[in-house]
Amino acid sequence: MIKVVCAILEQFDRVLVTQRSERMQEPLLWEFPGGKLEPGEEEEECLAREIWEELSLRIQPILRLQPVIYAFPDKDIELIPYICTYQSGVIQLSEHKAYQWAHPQDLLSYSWCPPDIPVAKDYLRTKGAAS
Ligand SMILES: Nc1nc2c([nH]c(=O)n2[C@@H]2O[C@H](COP(=O)(O)OP(=O)(O)OP(=O)(O)O)[C@@H](O)[C@H]2O)c(=O)[nH]1
Repeated sequence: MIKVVCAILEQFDRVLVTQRSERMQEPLLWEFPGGKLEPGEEEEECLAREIWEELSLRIQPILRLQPVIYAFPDKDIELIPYICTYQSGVIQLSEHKAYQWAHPQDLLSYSWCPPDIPVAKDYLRTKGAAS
């Protein structure tokens, strides 16, 4: 099982979503940015590292949501989402093709990596319950 940590980064009532590039696995699908947990690494530490490497942003993980287990044809992943807040930096894409600051009401209309669909739904439920 590959553990992947992803950031649901909130700013100004929007959420950052990123599109995987042609060269990545699951090309051109949308995801919450993040990456694989390295041996000995804490989840929050992994997330901060990945978001810095991929986007040049500093973020603060604030709430862990329900992980999602998904079986791709060639691998099983556990996708572990964290709601995060923005700290500093200007987005520079080093791996992704594109990014958007999505309105929550538009989140379910993206062409997501499959495991991200239940993550997006759980996020919307969590926010609905909080307001
Ligand atoms: N980062 C990220 N990966 C996801 C998400 N959803 C999802 O299915 N994945 C899958 O999880 C795996 C994570 O790989 P990655 O390429 O993003 O991670 P990484 O940067 O650490 O990988 P690498 O160092 O091997 O290139 C990919 O197969 C990716 O398609 C998501 O929301 N965020």
